Amino acid sequence: MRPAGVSALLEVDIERKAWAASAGDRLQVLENVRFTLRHGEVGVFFGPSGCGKTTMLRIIAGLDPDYTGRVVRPPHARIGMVFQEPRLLPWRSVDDNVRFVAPDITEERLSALFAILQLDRHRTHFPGELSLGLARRVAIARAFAVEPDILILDEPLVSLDARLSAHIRDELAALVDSRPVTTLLVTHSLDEAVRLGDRIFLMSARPGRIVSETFIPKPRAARDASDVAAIKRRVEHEAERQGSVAT
Ligand SMILES: Nc1ncnc2c1ncn2[C@@H]1O[C@H](COP(=O)(O)OP(=O)(O)OP(=O)(O)O)[C@@H](O)[C@H]1O
Repeated sequence: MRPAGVSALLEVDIERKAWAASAGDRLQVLENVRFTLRHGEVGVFFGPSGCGKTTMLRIIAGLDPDYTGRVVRPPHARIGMVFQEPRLLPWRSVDDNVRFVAPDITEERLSALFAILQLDRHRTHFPGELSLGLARRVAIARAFAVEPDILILDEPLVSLDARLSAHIRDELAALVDSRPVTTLLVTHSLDEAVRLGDRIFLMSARPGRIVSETFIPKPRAARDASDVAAIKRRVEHEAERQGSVAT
């Protein structure tokens, strides 16, 4: 287990990120995005469409080095990612999609993952045979299979119906609580944010920056409906105050 201390922190300080736009212009996307997550904390990012959330996640994952600032990940951190599109290998079964990224995974651990995500009956199926909800679960299984130190979830429940998304949200909470992993979650659902997050970061319109941070001290599993409603009101109030509308 990683000892507590500075090395377990994820420290993000993105001073500037711009994309090349048409006619040689630069589109300023992120500005002074600064935050820290401790080992095992779930940070949720909530902000208007186009404010740079996916761009930020890609920088934090190390997929985009073209920015000004610095991201300090725990040394040798393994990263698991789930995108809006499940991005499975179509010619491999569910089982093999997961084994492909985690060849050393034990059968016991794989079975446990599939059990939590209710994929047991689908292990031999191919991605083309899966509904979007099932494909998302496989993508989540794959991200957890690598035993990540940092888990990056970019709207993993978007465009699922409310019941299914609530179900997978609870599965995600169970996975995160079964093995602490520093998690960054982007969502447009405030409900998802307050049920899953330890810290909720509100972002401004582009260029995205963090305008407020709400810490939720009560553990996820202990939050009841009235806690969730109260935290939602707090975040909504803060969003109104900051003029940050997450749509
Ligand atoms: N590869 C790229 N080249 C040029 N511009 C880009 C590129 N990727 C993203 N952008 C632009 O950067 C801005 C931020 O995009 P990004 O996807 O990071 O926002 P987002 O907050 O994740 O949006 P959403 O909530 O709608 O998913 C958008 O205006 C987008 O068009």
